[in-house]
Amino acid sequence: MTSFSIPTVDLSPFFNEGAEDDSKKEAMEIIAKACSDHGFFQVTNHGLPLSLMTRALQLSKTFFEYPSEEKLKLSPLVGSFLPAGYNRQPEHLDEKSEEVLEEIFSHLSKTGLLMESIVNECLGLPPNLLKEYNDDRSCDFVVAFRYPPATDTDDKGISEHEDGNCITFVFQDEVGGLEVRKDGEWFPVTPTEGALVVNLGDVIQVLSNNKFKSATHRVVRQTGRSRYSYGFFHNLESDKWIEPLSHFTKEIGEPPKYRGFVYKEYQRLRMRNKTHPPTTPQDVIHITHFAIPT
Ligand SMILES: O=C(O)CCC(=O)C(=O)O
Ligand SMILES: [Fe+2]
Repeated sequence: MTSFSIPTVDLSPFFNEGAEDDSKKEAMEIIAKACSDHGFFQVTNHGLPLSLMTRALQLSKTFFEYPSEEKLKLSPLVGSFLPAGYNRQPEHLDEKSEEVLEEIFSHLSKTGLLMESIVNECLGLPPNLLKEYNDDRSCDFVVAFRYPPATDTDDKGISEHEDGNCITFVFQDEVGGLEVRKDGEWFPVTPTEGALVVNLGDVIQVLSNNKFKSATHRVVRQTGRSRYSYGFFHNLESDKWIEPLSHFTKEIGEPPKYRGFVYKEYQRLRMRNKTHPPTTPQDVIHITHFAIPT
């Protein structure tokens, strides 16, 4: 098996007004290459304090270890946009966990905007184009994940997929199991304390007319231990129209690789994949559903 590690980029120059342009340029080159190769990289000094990441993972472990009957009392809110999960916590955890989630959200929504502006620049788009296009942060969300240990017959955590949103951040505990596909092979994303894994989603792939890739990834459950992780989804408002930007089509004489669609139509199809799983993997709806045949 070939070895490959996703690149790690230090974001501190972007938080430091006086930073040399060279250090930003170097970081952007690595990010641009990762985005056009496979859509996956890691960042450090990203604005989310290590102490908060550690606290959040610990809190998640405590919560998920509660007996199911406790957790089941806390059913999802009716009509909630998200498909499932525990929307509320046991009372004595409630305040603490809400506070931690809010803190994570507040840090990562800033990092999301920063990353969006970096992607904007890496794509060579006019300044703030993505920010102005995607100007509603109310659709962003955080999810806490728990993956039980693999059994003899089942090690599936999350099967192979691409994220539908714009940009995803993940931080994971030391157990491991997140894998990325590159050139048809699966590579582990080795846990690095304090690092945030970044992957691009389908929205960026469509807007950039495939210049940047929506990362194909999965989670394989490990033996002996549960794995905990958090995901932050820098998302897009459901009514937004998505189509390849003219910068990557008309202006450079390239045909669009996707037809335009309203984001909620894609969200509905993706939700259907979950609620009515197709019997064969080929029938699962991916972004290719909107691809224009060549
Ligand atoms: O838990 C992880 O590491 C990744 C989760 C993921 O890929 C997703 O929710 O889309
Ligand atoms: Fe994902």
